[in-house]
Amino acid sequence: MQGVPLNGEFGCLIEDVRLSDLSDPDFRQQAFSLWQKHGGLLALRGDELTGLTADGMLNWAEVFGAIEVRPIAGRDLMMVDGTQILRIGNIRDEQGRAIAQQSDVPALKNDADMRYDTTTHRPVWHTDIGSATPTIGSVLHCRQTPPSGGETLFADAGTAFERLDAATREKLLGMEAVMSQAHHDKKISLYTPGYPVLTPEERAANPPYRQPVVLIHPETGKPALYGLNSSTAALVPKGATISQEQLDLWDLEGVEDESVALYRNLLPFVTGPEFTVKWSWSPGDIVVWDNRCTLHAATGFDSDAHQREMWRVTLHAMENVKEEAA
Ligand SMILES: O=C(O)CCC(=O)C(=O)O
Ligand SMILES: [Fe+2]
Repeated sequence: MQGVPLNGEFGCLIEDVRLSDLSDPDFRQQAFSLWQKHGGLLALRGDELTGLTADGMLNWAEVFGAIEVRPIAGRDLMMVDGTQILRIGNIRDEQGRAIAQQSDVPALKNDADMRYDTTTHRPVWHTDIGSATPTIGSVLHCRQTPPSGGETLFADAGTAFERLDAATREKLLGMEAVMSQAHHDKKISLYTPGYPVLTPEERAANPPYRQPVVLIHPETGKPALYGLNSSTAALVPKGATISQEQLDLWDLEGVEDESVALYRNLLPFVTGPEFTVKWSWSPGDIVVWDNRCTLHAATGFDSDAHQREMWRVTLHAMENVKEEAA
């Protein structure tokens, strides 16, 4: 099976996929290999894929890892037919209730805006974490898409790490990222009026957690610039402490230290054109990404004029995060 490369070695598209391919063992195995070989980004396209069912999608997602079964609090209406498929988008039911999760991110004006901007904190480049345990990845399937906007951006955190100079690589191997849900929310709230920032109680219940800045992929053995995304509150030497005050202020209020400088250099680097793919959706498309070696970001669209509906399956939390280079 031959895929169409999306940006050099990063990302691979399989075209003319039929629904029956998705349950074919050979196809599944080859798709998995292409996914791994191309930096953890695989897209499938084919006319028949608009007919994908919830069961079909769950069955396909199992190629890449076990499916996350934790219920998501308060999202019952947003799950497809009581399954573990989360609806994303701006759609509503007959009673006008939101039945999909929607975040207000700006539309991309031009491709140069894919690169992380350290002033606006856009786009919101992230991995789907949610807790101290990173997830393997996610599977996203397009049901409806606006005529423009609503793309998803992907960055190759593995190759980006490889391209850093040896001294920087060495330094990063000795560091860890302090991350917090509060930090991610605070960044989004900068441009989403009314975005629910965590209450002091919720904050206390979701304390900052630590991840290696460089994650060694447990299956490919390849290191990736992992601890670097919208939840990152600070980069510190492994085991170093960080004060609550520093956590609160970092990056957003003009603090300047070495850790800030690293973050400000690295995230725009990883999200530059050399390492990124912009996926413009067609109905039926399925994209699978690996959270351990890619970053991604959603872009906005005219949500007053158009509808977007995506289905997402989250793959199970990974185990045994290795912190040292093999
Ligand atoms: O809607 C999208 O384009 C991506 C949303 C996202 O970040 C996710 O599903 O994890
Ligand atoms: Fe995401």
